[in-house]
This record gives sequence, structure tokens and C-alpha cells, in this order.
Amino acid sequence: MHPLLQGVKLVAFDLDGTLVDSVPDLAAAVDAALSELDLPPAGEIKVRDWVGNGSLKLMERALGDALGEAPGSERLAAVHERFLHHYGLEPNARTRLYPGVREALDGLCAAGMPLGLVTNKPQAFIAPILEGFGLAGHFGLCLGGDALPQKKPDPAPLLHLARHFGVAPGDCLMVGDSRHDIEAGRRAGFRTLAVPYGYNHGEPVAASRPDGLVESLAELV
Ligand SMILES: O=C(O)COP(=O)(O)O
Ligand SMILES: [Mg+2]
Repeated sequence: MHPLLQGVKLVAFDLDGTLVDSVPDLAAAVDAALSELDLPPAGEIKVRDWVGNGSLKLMERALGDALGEAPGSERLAAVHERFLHHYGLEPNARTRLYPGVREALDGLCAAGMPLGLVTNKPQAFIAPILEGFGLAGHFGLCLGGDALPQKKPDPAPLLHLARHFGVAPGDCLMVGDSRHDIEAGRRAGFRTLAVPYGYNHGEPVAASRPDGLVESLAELV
């Protein structure tokens, strides 16, 4: 077991970029929404750097990039709806689990560790994605970016999770790929563990100084 898990009674995982490489499907849905406006596709390389603050922010970045100026709120809302539509059709078509994820989640569950999921992705997509990988049953509570008024890097979703399980924040571990996960974890009073392979706006997540860093989640177990 990883030393950071010593005494930990609840592990909270981020989803995109931590458990699943979802950018191929996110980019496909972004590009489908843009193409309806005859705008050029963004592609996976750009989308990778735009993921992390939820789907509305993703589309704001995509539309702003395509238009060359900040989009108006009505136009953004309409394109965001089209993104949600396209993404919901096939959220798992090309999404893959990262190596070590299944071993880690299976191992933690087998050891009786309660697990939660805190993502900035809309709640509606969590179950289809986890069910697609046979992992929905591993998590006692999953919170999407629209589950509460606040999303990461605000600590509120993590504190909600800790309260739900009746665990003190100091006995919880947040595992994520981006500065938003590490900041939310730190502000909530959780321990923090980062993975370097995900999405962090093109910056190394180590710059956020997590308490630990693992190349693969298999190192947890
Ligand atoms: O949807 C996003 O922007 C990011 O989602 P995450 O919090 O699971 O990384
Ligand atoms: Mg992430």
C-alpha cells in the first residue's frame, strides 16, 4: 500500500485524465458542435488543454478559439447544449481506462476502502462512463460539476463527500490529474496525490505540489 494511504479512511478520485482518457470523445463532441456552426474543428490537442473546469468552460474556450473572440452568453449556451447532446450519444466510444486504474480500484475495494468520485464533468455522464467499464459499483458517491453550486477548485464537493461518509477531511485522500484537484484537496484539508499523465492545461501537475505523485494508480495497491 502507498505510504500516503496510511490511516486514510476515504479516497476521492477525479475522473477525466485520472481514471479515463476521455479526450477523444470530448473532442469529437466539441468538433461536432462547432461543425454545426460551420466552424473549424478544434481537435484533440487543443481540447486536452481546455478540459478541467467543466463542459461550459470547455465550450467557451472552444468557441472563443474558433471565433477569435469571447462568445456571447446566448450563443455559448446554445453550442454547449449541442455539445451535451453529441457527447451523450457515445461518451465511451473511444474513452479508455488508464493502465493500473482497474487494479487500483479493485484492490482498494477489496481492502474495504470507501471510494468517492468528484469530477467537474456534468453528473449525467458519470454513470454511463463508469458502467461502460463495469466500475459504477466501486463508488459510494459520485459528484459531478453540476451537483453542487461550487465545483473544483472549490473544496465544497470534497467536503460534501467527506461529510456523506462521516470521515474527517484529514483522513481523506484526493487523487487527481490537475491543479484544480490538488487545490480543492488542499483547501478541503485532504491529503493530495497526483498522476502526471492527465490534463492540466499543458502544465506539469507537480507544480501544484501535491503530497504525492504516482506514475500509475497501480502504485496505490
Ligand atoms: O469535465 C472537466 O472539465 C474535467 O473533469 P474532471 O474534473 O473529471 O477532470
Ligand atoms: Mg481531471
